[in-house]
Amino acid sequence: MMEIDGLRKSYGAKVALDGVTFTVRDGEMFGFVGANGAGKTTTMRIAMGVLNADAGEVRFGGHALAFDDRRRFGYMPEERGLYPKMKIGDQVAYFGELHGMTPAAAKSAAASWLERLGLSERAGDHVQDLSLGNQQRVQLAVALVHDPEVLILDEPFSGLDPLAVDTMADVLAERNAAGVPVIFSSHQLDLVERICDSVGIIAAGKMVAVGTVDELRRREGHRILKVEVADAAPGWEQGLPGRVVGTDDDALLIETTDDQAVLKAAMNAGRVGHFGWQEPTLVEIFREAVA
Ligand SMILES: Nc1ncnc2c1ncn2[C@@H]1O[C@H](COP(=O)(O)OP(=O)(O)OP(=O)(O)O)[C@@H](O)[C@H]1O
Repeated sequence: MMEIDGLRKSYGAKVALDGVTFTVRDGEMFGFVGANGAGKTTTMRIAMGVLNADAGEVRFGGHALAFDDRRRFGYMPEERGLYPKMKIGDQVAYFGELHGMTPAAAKSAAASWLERLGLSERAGDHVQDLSLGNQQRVQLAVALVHDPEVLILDEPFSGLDPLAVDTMADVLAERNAAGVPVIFSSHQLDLVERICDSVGIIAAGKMVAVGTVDELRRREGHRILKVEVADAAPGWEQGLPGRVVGTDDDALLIETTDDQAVLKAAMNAGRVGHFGWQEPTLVEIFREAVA
């Protein structure tokens, strides 16, 4: 389990983190989202131990993060960190050795990850000769080669084509199923909603929401009903306790807290073809949380 507890960090006068707290359990996929400059990279660098916090603590398995823990973490930094002129097979194996693997074990793990990520035929190519998406796959192989106990990935999905996104998501889910906590940042909220167990939303250095997507949905203040009434006279919705915020095909989207009053009015107006709460998407939850 990774515990991020009360992190504070300033760069000169700029406050980047202002008390960031969240927990990622073993086998949990945690999506870390926030606007540009909200503090995701700073948090992940501190969690990885490559940047010191001004205050607060990161705990791993119940103890304060120690230097040695970093060897058991897999990290994909935002700025990436590959050697452009090194062959990718050698490079992945080299990073395995840096994490304490024997040369033979590192070579074998590198070959198997390159195979898994569809890059085995490119093992002899230099990083600089690969497309950006393939470089990103190599970066993932580097993060995974030493069979890490934690994965911390800064925007691992950015710039990937849909098939590469699926491969990346499958690999992360496999590691998750093996009990590895995975923390990744992303601006692709539909993807985060689809694959994450829980989500943390950060705005201006503060966590403004943390929980499962369902928990965040329940917490959301404005609830929208989708109501379709066949053959209703125009204007039937006037005088309802709530506000019409849009339409969806023939249905009205009504923001309200009194679903029973809306249901009664709808039944009086005609045949109710559809009546139910509209589930907000993560994009809507995000907009609400950072507003
Ligand atoms: N080395 C630095 N020196 C000064 N300010 C910095 C430095 N690194 C980050 N910042 C500032 O700290 C804040 C948080 O930045 P950070 O990179 O953590 O955000 P982010 O959420 O990862 O953004 P993005 O989504 O754009 O990657 C921003 O205002 C940024 O400008």
